[in-house]
Amino acid sequence: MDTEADLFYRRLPKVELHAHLNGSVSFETMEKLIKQKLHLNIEHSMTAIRSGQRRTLDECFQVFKVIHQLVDSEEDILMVAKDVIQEFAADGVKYLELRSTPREVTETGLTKRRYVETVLEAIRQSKEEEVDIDVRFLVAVDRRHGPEVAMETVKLAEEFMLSSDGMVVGLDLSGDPTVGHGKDLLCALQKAKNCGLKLALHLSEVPSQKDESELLLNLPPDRIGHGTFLHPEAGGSDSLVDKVCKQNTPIELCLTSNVKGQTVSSYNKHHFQYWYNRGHPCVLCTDDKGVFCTDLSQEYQLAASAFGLSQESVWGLSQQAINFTFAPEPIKQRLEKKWAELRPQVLQ
Ligand SMILES: CNc1ncnc2c1ncn2[C@@H]1O[C@H](COP(=O)(O)O)[C@@H](O)[C@H]1O
Repeated sequence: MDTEADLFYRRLPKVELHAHLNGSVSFETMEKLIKQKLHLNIEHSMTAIRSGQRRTLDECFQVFKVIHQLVDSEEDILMVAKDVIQEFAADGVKYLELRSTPREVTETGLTKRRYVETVLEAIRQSKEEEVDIDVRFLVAVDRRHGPEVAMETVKLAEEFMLSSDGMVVGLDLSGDPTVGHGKDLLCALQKAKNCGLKLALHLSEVPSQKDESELLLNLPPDRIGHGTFLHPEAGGSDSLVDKVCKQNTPIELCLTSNVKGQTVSSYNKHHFQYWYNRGHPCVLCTDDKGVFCTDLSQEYQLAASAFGLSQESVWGLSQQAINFTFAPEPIKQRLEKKWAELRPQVLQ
């Protein structure tokens, strides 16, 4: 049973800004997929990293390959996206920016365009079914696929930004950080920015990305994913920190993901503390709630316990995230109103 403290985090209205669709697939949804595709011989241990387990980042990326085998058709994507949206809503997330990499699968007839359309259909259906959450979509560029694919993806994202009634709001740059260099993707990212897509870029997720981060920070991005190795204590530099601070770029921080993926040695050594203590815009996120077996309530609870945050500070953290969304102003105002209404019930 949930304790009083657990209930506080679950009741806390939350904003999720860094959630990869295929990394967010829950145990229950995975069960359905595994049963439908028994011939693949996939077990749960291959799609999730349980409590107490650790993997290298490289092993995490192997997990995504397994999940992609299970999620390979329009029907799968529709089910996965609807389930993920429903689960975030059940966890008290009021606004969600989901991100995913459009994929084509010849065997099932899936195209990148249908991929995006299907995610948007899932968002639409969830809205029709009155799931209590506002969902937007970021089209993801997998750095592994190089500059040409990146440019194609930007064009697709732009098209949907113009035709999706505000559902597609931006572009994510993600994928294995040890593969490729951001300089090759600069042109595509610049184009995305010029056409009005907001940029959420994974930066300095591993120590070797210092030069890349210097370069990509000049765009500048609208939000930073992870930023684990930006600050000098982690092997980054003052110049990187100066840029991030001058631009006041919010950082999406994913504690469990970083600890389980072993880029951070323990919760209380997480760089959340560095940025939070500076008063820098920080937002707690799940990254891949399915793969890392977490949810956003748990991430808030872990941060509060590792860094001694009061319930009032936790409330402040969740509320300030509204400002870092890529949502238009009226949506932000609606969220502010919701937070004000819920405050007396949550902070007793
Ligand atoms: C752990 N830290 C991470 N760092 C970088 N990229 C990550 C990631 N976690 C997930 N992804 C990116 O998201 C894809 C899975 O979701 P989608 O198929 O796009 O929905 C992965 O293949 C990778 O490109």
